[in-house]
Parts: sequence; structure tokens; C-alpha cells
Amino acid sequence: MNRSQSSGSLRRSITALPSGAVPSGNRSQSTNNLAQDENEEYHEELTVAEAEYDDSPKENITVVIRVRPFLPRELKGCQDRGEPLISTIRISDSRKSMVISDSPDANYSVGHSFTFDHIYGEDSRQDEIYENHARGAVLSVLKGYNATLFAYGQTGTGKTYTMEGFENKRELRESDIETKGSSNVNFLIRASYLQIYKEVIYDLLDPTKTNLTIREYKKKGTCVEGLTEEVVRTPKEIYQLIDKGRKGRAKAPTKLNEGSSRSHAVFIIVAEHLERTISNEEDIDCANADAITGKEVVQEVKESYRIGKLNLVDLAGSERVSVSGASGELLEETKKINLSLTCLGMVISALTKKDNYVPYRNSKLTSLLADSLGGNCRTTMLAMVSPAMEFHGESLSTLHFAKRAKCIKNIVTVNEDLDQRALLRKYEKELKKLRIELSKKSKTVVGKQRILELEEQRRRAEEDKLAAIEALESRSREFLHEKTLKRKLEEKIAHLQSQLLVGGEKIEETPAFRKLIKQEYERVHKQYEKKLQELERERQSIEEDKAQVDRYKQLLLKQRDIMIALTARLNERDETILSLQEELDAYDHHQKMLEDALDRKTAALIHLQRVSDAGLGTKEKEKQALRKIIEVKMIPYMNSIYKSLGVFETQDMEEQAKQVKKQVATVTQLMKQTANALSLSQSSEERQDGENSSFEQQQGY
Ligand SMILES: Nc1ncnc2c1ncn2[C@@H]1O[C@H](COP(=O)(O)OP(=O)(O)OP(=O)(O)O)[C@@H](O)[C@H]1O
Repeated sequence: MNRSQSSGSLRRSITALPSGAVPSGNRSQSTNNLAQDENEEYHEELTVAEAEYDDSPKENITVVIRVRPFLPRELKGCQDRGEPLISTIRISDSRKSMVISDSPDANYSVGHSFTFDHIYGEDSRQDEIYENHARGAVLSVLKGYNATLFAYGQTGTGKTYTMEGFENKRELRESDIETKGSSNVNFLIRASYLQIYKEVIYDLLDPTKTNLTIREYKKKGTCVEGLTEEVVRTPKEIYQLIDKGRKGRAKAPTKLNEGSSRSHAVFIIVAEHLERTISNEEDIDCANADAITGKEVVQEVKESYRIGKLNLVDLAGSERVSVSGASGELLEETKKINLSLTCLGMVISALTKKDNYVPYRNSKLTSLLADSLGGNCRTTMLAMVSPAMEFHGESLSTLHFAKRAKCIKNIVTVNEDLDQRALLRKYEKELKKLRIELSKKSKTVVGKQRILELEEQRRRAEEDKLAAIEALESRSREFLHEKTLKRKLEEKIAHLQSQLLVGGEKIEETPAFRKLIKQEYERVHKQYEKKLQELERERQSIEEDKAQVDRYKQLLLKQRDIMIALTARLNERDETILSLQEELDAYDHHQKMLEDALDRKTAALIHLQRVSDAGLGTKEKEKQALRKIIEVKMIPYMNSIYKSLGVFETQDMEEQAKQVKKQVATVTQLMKQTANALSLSQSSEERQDGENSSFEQQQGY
């Protein structure tokens, strides 16, 4: 198969997802109108797909079987061996029951019968499996439920084929995606992709992230710490993630499958759903607009968060080492795959027996699937089988496994408002915080604006003051100039008076002249007095202005200093917050390191415990049984032989009997020693291939 072309069922399941980050309010009206007809058809389809799930919280795991067609390799094998091509499986017309038989003459009356939710034959199509099972799961995730689809089966039976499938190039229905939301519903979709390879979790979206740990949260269920989560808005973005992750998945050719998956892969989609209802039924957009502008929102807005998680699990297939011929690295991988599938079997068995203890933590796979098996999840198991006679044993084992899984009951509830760490909630909170910050910042900007204004006023006052001083100085200069002029004028008058003569007498000595001079002098004096008074008034007013400007300037400087001090205190507080945050991060980091170390120790302990239990289980029991036989049966038997050799008729017989008695005594002694040694000895042998044989026992090989 050309895997790079594949994107079938899994891809199709994604087309039902809504456009996460694109608020439906952004869509143009014309798009909505165009999509109207398609919507009606779509909603009809939704009802059919959703009908698969009723509303009762307790539901059994849905188990579906898919029988794949004979592969060219199997057809050729039959031909080479000269065997007729007989399918081991016969499916009833209802597609709900089946018989598997290894009768060489296709006699199904001697086979094993099974009943499941649905059985798909060799002619089944990818799209019908998607429509009947995957779509309902996807839609219920959008409503806030958890759902898991996992493919189980022997290697080469079509797990990856079904989960990835081949693409018959169906158009993506973008309209499906966008019309799912309404004006008051927001979706946020994020996706992750991981693989469990040899009991180590790898991030398929970021190859640098390896050895990730699983965390269990009481309300949220299991999560992988540090796993990359990418927010996706369109099916195309999801496909890109699938393609990116698939490239990193561990695959290798084996005898039974050219492209055998050597790891369990889990593609996780988390859909967060936020619905807003406004109490007085005002338009939500008004509330949003008010929140943005910082205006107080009067309406009561109720927000309901839901989070649904979809796990798409493609398990690695079990295989018999004797058939697959694995060796070296392949053998190591096979052992780990078989071991984790054994753990899965043990979990299913404990759940069906309603044991108090379910060993989820025995493997990474079961830890990760804890919610899906017996928890809050709508789970569908797709069990794959081959119709070939050579794999009759493996197919039968898969069907028994699937039958046990069918008995598991999950309690399915909507995850409503339970995850305070939901990304959508975080985004919404962040948005609110930013809006508040924005309004605060606007206020701070106003404050800054005020400082600038004050500064401008101060500058202007300074300029006014300088101008006033200049004016004062110029007035003073003028005044002095006038004074000098006056003095000069007086001197000139005096000089002229001394020169002039009237009628033989000096003119200044005539009474008329004196009167005139006096009058002139008084006029000029008055004029200067007036001018001087004016100048003095002007000077005083300028002095007052100058004092007023000084006071104003002092006030402005004080205000500016207060503002600067407040800003400095705010900056200090920000720095304290930053340093506290750094400390907090350092503590978080340290705590994570401690938790990781604890997890590694716990895993090592569990491993040692298993190895020790498995070793003790069989060998010790055998030794105890042997000791019992020696003590209870053989030693008393030897004693009775010894006693029966008591009396003999002839000397010869007596002699021989003595010899025999001696030998019997020696053998008895040896047996006692052996029994003692068995009871004392502790098994020191290491268990070889224990895990493998226990798996094969469990699988009924
Ligand atoms: N329904 C089917 N129709 C046609 N071919 C199929 C079908 N199912 C599986 N195949 C073919 O069978 C082969 C094995 O399939 P696939 O790799 O999906 O098996 P698998 O169960 O995932 O194996 P493994 O566990 O080794 O990874 C592939 O070549 C695939 O194309």
C-alpha cells in the first residue's frame, strides 16, 4: 500500500469537526445562505449518526469485527500447499453473529459462534465503517463526551488500513465544519499524536520529546505530560498533523506484514466548546462590544464549557514468534508489543470479572486507555481478523478477546465545566485580562498625557516668565533713558537761561520768561512723573506675574515628581511579580523532575515485581509438589519395603536381605535430603521468556 496516499476513515471522521478558532460570527452572510441546503442534509445525517448513542450514562463498549479479504500472500500459500481456499469465517445475514471453524471441508456447524454489535465481511468498505461508527464518536466528542476508537488484532489483519485507510478522494465538506457552530458557540480544537514504542512514549509531532510520562487527574482523566498540542482550525490542518506524525512512527517489514507497525499510535483530538447565553436575551455582540470598549456590561452572561476528547488508537499487532520468525531487534519489539497486549487482556479480564483492582498501571498502553476501558468514555473496539485457515488460532483468540471486551461497561457523562485548565477557558480569561489591562493602560496613557500637558504648561509659564523679565528690563532701561533725557534737558534749559538777555538784561531774569520756564518745567515734570508712575505700576505687575509663574512652576514640578514616583513603584511591583514567577517556574521544574524520578522508580519496581512473581509462580510450585511426593509417597513406601524385609528362612536370604535393607536405607536417606533441599532452596534461576509464554498461554496458542 502506498501509505502516503492514505487518509480514509480517520480523515473522514475529522471532516465533522467544527472550525475551532474561527468564530461563526465572522462568516459572511452569503456563505451561510449558500450552505443552507447542504446544512439541512447534514443535520439529517447528524441525527442518524448520533442515534447510535442514547442518553443513558452506562453503556457497554461497542465491539465491531472486520474480516479482511485474503491477501495475495495467503492465496499463494494455499496454492503452493495444494489446499482449497476456504474462509474460516461465516457471517449471518443480520451481520451480528458469526461462526469460525477450522474444518477443512467448510463445516461451520462444528465451529465457535460469536455475537457482536456488527460484523463486516471481506467486501466491507471504509466509508460504511466510518459512517456507522467513527462519525457518531466524533459528533459526541463535539457535545463534550469522551470517545475512543481502537483497532485490535493480530499483525497484518488491517488495523492501520482501517484507521488510516485508502482515500477515494471525497471532497472535504468545509460547510459541515463551519455550520456546526452558532453565533454564541465557540469551539477550540487541539490535536496531539503519540506512539508507545517499547514502553516509551514518543511525541510524534515533536521528535525531540521522548520518554514522556502519563499523569492522572481525578476529573480530567489521563494526560501525557508535555505532549505537543497544536490548535487546529480546518480538517486540512489536522491531515497535515497526521501526515507529519505518521512519518515518525516505528514500522518494519516482517514475514507477516510488509509494513508492520512496531508501536501503538494514539491520535488525540480535544474539542473545547464554550456556549454563552445572555439572561435578558440581548445580542451577545453588544456584550462583547461593551467588554472591549471597557463599558460596564449590564447583561448577565452565562458561560458553559464542555470538553470532549477523541482517541484514535492503532495498536501494534500481536504475533507468534514461531510464525513471524522475528529475531534480534524485531524480537525485542515483539516481546514488548505482546507484553503490553497481555496487560490490556488483564485489564479487560479484571473489568469483566468486576475485580476490585484493575491493573491499569502495568503498562503505558493501559494507563493511557484507563478512561476508555471502564471509565468515562464512549468506546468502540474494531477487532480485525484474517479469514485464512493458517491464522485460525489467532482469529479465534481475537474473537474471544473481543467477546470479553463486549462485557465492559463505561459510565458516560458530559465533561461540563470541569477543567479549569481548558485552553479555551484560558484564552477567554486571557482575553478578559487583556481587555482590563487595555482599559488600565488607557488610563495610564491619560496619566502620561496629563504629565505632558503639565510639562507643556510649565514650559509655557517659563517662557512667559522670561518674557516678563525681559519686558521689565526693557521698561527699566526705557525709564533710565527717559531719566537721562530729562536731566540733559534740564541742563540744557539752565544753560540757555544763562545765555539769553532781554533788553539789556538777561532773559532769564525777566518775569515772563521765568513764568514760562516754570510752566514748562512743571509740565515736563508732571509728564515724567506720570510716566514714571506708569512704569512703576508695570514693573510691579510684572513682578507679581513672575511670582505667580514661580509658584505655578513649583506646583507642576511637585505633580510631576509624584507621577514619576508612582510609575517607579509600579515598575518595582512588576519586577517583583516577574521574579516571583521565575521562582515559581523553578519550583515547578523541580517538582516535575522529582515526579519523573518517582515514576521511573515505580515502573522499575513493578517490572521487578512481575519478574519475581512470574519466576516464583511456576518453579516454586513444581518444587513443592515434588517435595510432597517424596515425603508423602516415596519415603513411606521405602519404609514399608524396609520393614517387609524382616524374617528369612536361610542364612543366604538373611544376608541378601541385609544388603537390600542397607540400600533401601541409603535411598530413603537420599530422598529425605532431596526433600529438605527442595524446601530450603530459593529459586535463583532467572525467568527466561516468561512474559512470552504467559502471553501465549493467555491468548490460547
Ligand atoms: N479490508 C482490507 N481490504 C484490502 N486490503 C486490506 C484490508 N485490510 C488490510 N489489508 C491489507 O493487509 C495488509 C496489512 O494491513 P495493515 O498494515 O493495516 O495491518 P495491521 O493490522 O495494521 O498490521 P500490524 O499490526 O503489523 O501493523 C496491508 O497490505 C493492507 O493493505
